[in-house]
This record gives sequence, C-alpha cells and structure tokens, in this order.
Amino acid sequence: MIPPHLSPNDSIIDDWWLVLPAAGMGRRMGADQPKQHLKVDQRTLVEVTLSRFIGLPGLKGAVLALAPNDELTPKLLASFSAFPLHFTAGGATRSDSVLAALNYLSGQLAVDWQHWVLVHDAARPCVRPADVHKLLEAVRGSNAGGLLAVPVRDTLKQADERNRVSMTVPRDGVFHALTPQAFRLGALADAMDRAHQDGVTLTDESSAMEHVGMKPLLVKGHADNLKITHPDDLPLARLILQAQSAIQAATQSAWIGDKLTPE
Ligand SMILES: Nc1ccn([C@@H]2O[C@H](COP(=O)(O)OP(=O)(O)OP(=O)(O)O)[C@@H](O)[C@H]2O)c(=O)n1
Ligand SMILES: C[C@](O)(CO)[C@H](O)COP(=O)(O)O
Repeated sequence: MIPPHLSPNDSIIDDWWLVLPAAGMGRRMGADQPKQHLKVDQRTLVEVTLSRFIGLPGLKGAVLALAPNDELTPKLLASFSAFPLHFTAGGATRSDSVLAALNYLSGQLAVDWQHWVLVHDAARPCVRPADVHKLLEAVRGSNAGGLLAVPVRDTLKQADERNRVSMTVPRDGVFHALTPQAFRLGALADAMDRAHQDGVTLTDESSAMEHVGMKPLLVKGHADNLKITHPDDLPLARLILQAQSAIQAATQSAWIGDKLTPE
C-alpha cells in the first residue's frame, strides 16, 4: 500500500525500474527446487518479494532474470499481469544475471541510461517498502547511487588456519551490504562490464561501482531484510513476515516499516 502522504505520481521520487536476479539454483538451501519457488506463506518467495515493490512511487516496471529452463516463475507471477513485468535469461553468476537484465532494459525496452535501477535479490522477501523509499530519496541527485546496509552488531574475530582467534577486527564503520542497491542504468552497466573485463568477482552492484572509483551511499536499512540462503532462513522469514503484518495491522500503518522500529 502507498503511504497516505504519497501518491504513485509523487514528484519527489524519480522514475525507476526494478531488477530482480532470480536465476540462482539455491545450492546452499539444498531443496529439491530453486529457493525462489519455495512457499513462504501462501505464496512463493518470488511472489512475496515482488509484492513488496508493487505500488511504490516512481516504479515503472520490473525485469526478472530467470534460469533458462525456468517456465514456472512467469506462471507464478501471472496475478501481477497488470504490472509491466519482463523476463530475460540470467547467467552463470548473480552478476551475469544482473547484467543481462540491465542489457534488456537498455536494449529491448530502450530505457534511458540516466534512469534509476534498483537491483534486489529475489531471495530477500522481507524488505520493508519504507526502506526502499528511504533509499530512493537518499540517492536522488547523486551519480554514485547507494544501497541499503546495516552496521555489524557483533564483535568480529579473524580466524587463523586452525579456527583460533588471531585478532579482533575493528568494526567501526563496518556494514552488511543488503539489497536493493540503486544506481543509474548506464553507470551501473558500464561499471559491471568493466569489472567483468578486469576479471573482478562481483558479489553485489556496489562492488562494480567501487571498482570504477565511485563511492555509493550506505543507507541504513533493517536487519530483518534477510536473504534466504540456508534452510533455517525460511522459517525465520515466515516469522518476520507475520510480525510485520501484525504490527502493520495493530498500528494501522499504511506502509510496512513505518512504525516497526525507531532508528
Ligand atoms: N546465476 C545466478 C545466481 C544467483 N542469482 C540470484 O541472486 C540472488 C542472490 O543469490 P544467492 O542467494 O547466492 O542465490 P543462489 O545462487 O540461488 O544460491 P546458492 O549460491 O546457494 O546456490 C538470488 O535471488 C538468486 O536467484 C541469479 O539471478 N543468477
Ligand atoms: C547482493 C548480496 O545480497 C549482498 O549481501 C549478496 O552479495 C548476495 O550473494 P552471496 O553469495 O550470498 O554473498
């Protein structure tokens, strides 16, 4: 739902496209199907994740990168047919899949290179729409873009080769990188191309921008935006989604996240 003070045409937010890399195999999950097809509530992971973005101001449409043999995801998302949804073949790595979706945006859809693109893991179904909006507001006017992130909470230890503590790592200013990550289409596509040519392994989009000398903005999100990676993460995500719905209902909050946790 849209927050009461914003309409879908609200002018404070630029137009943007959503890219959902959803072509992974979910090897660490160890299920008999890719994790994006597993049920989170009544719906599958990919449905829940997409639903977190629908109705946000400025959103023009979404491109999903899918595994080449994935015929199920478009069927699962049939109920979103009123929304401009596009599919393209992903690649061998997450960054190959993201780059394929960016090329689809600039090629098949002729989206302007100055447009904002938000890249979000299909495997992060608990992202708060309020945090997405906060990210969009924060990066507006910048060329370097930015990403949701949370400061590390625990004391960090460096292990030696026998798993003994070799040192305590200073954690001041250290963040976990989350998604979405927001960049201008052309700048991100160029940076990812360059990183691939230079043989740099990219685990997120910010790394590509960093590789070409940019300094993306870290925008504080929430730790409940977890990525479903291991089997234990799925029941945890279910609990988080239930808690978010309960708090939303109790506070009559029009938008998930508004009243969940004060800064
Ligand atoms: N070749 C790939 C690999 C990953 N992803 C997507 O990137 C997101 C984050 O990746 P990760 O959690 O590593 O997913 P998997 O690759 O599916 O998991 P694993 O590494 O355990 O196999 C997921 O939404 C996943 O579908 C993708 O689009 N293309
Ligand atoms: C993009 C990402 O979700 C940021 O935390 C992450 O890098 C995805 O890949 P990973 O292989 O699980 O680190």
